[in-house]
Amino acid sequence: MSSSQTKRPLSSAKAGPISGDIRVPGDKSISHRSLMFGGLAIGTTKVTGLLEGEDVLATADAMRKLGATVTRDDDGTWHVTGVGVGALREPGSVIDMGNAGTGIRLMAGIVATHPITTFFTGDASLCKRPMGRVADPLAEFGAKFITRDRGRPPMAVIGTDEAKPITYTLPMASAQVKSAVMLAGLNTTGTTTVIEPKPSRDHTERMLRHFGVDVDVKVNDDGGRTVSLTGPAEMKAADIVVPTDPSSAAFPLVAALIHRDSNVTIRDVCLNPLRTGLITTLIEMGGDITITNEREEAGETIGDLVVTGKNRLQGIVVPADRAPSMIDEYPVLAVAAAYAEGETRMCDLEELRVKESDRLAAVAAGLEANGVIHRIEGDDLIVTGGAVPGGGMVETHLDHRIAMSFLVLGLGAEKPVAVDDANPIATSFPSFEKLMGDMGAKFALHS
Ligand SMILES: O=C(O)C1=C[C@@H](OP(=O)(O)O)[C@@H](O)[C@H](O)C1
Ligand SMILES: C=C(OP(=O)(O)O)C(=O)O
Repeated sequence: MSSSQTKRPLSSAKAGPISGDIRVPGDKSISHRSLMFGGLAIGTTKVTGLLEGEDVLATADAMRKLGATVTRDDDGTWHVTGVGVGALREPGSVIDMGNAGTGIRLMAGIVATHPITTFFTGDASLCKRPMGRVADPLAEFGAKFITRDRGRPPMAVIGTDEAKPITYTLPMASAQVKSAVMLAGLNTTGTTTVIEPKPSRDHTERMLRHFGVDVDVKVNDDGGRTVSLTGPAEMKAADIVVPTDPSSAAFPLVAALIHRDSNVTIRDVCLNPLRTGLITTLIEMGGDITITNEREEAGETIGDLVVTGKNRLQGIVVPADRAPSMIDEYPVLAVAAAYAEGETRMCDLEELRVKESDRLAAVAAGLEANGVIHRIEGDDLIVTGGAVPGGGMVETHLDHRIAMSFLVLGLGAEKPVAVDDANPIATSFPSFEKLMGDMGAKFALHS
């Protein structure tokens, strides 16, 4: 989103039950990858269910600037005609990735092993985020990076045409870093290997296979994974049906759990086991959530979520090793915890500090402003649940998940909860207000 856009303060007020049978928009991770991989493949890839949020639209523009043809039919079907691995053309202008960390980091991997120079920028949030985590391994392939402020965008990537394959052990659980390295490996002669000590979402591995790339995945003795592919790879166009986004489903899910008469069905949700940490956690907390209609589509597990608010949530300890499977869901889990009985401890949230905002600080500030008892111990967040006073104004810091989480908090609070800017919601869930409003949520522009 544009950082210069006027802020749009919005508040939410105590609502009755949340009820409906809904589809949230397409999965953001899968949407980004379908455009990138379609643009690298030979032939035309048809994508249905694409998330038409600002982050993904920035990726569509980026792939166009690199030579792919990306079009949209009136019915929302997208077509991507690729140029083939190795054949991207040098963009004639700066690529603006907006608010999208996934966009800029995966794109950096793709261009790093093409003999072109690419300039990336983004909004005020993206320009604070660390790129060294991708620049360091990509430099080992032979690419060069110019960044500002010790690794922040704007960032120039000077790609190499003599890429050397690497073996890289991830210093943190990150699907973005893993993917950037794998994507650089596509146009590198030889075998590129990524060792991840803790498994992170594997959409890249699954979708590369769908496009005909031989990706080898081994589960290591310590539970981590070793992922490798051999380049130069040839990718063949392959149609994609994007499942709906579990990270967006999280908001109606938690909203339903905080009112005892709520009853919501959320359709066609991506249930990749490396994305379902929040569902596991909410069920452990006593939430009445049932998965129905489970099936496989285009290499991903999909199903419907049926949730009611009949059970009061109970505080639990959320283990550190679950973090990668629910990394974007902690802000809204903190909201669920605010309504639970007792204490919820969320362990090892260090990675939250480098998202669209410092989410640990932003969540703590939002809870504080609304009278929710909480504390931070090291990288753990501990929330004590009960009645939520509300009445506070929450700073969103250009972070969609902070905005949506605190609007959900307001649905059960004694006094309305306001967020200073609802615009960032358009990055991942443009229909959030309408969809939640149709189910009974109460939002109002805040003056
Ligand atoms: O690969 C992806 O699509 C994503 C990976 C995660 O980031 P990290 O790799 O930084 O954990 C997640 O937070 C982001 O929303 C999407
Ligand atoms: C962290 C997120 O996205 P990204 O890193 O792509 O900006 C998110 O959507 O919560």
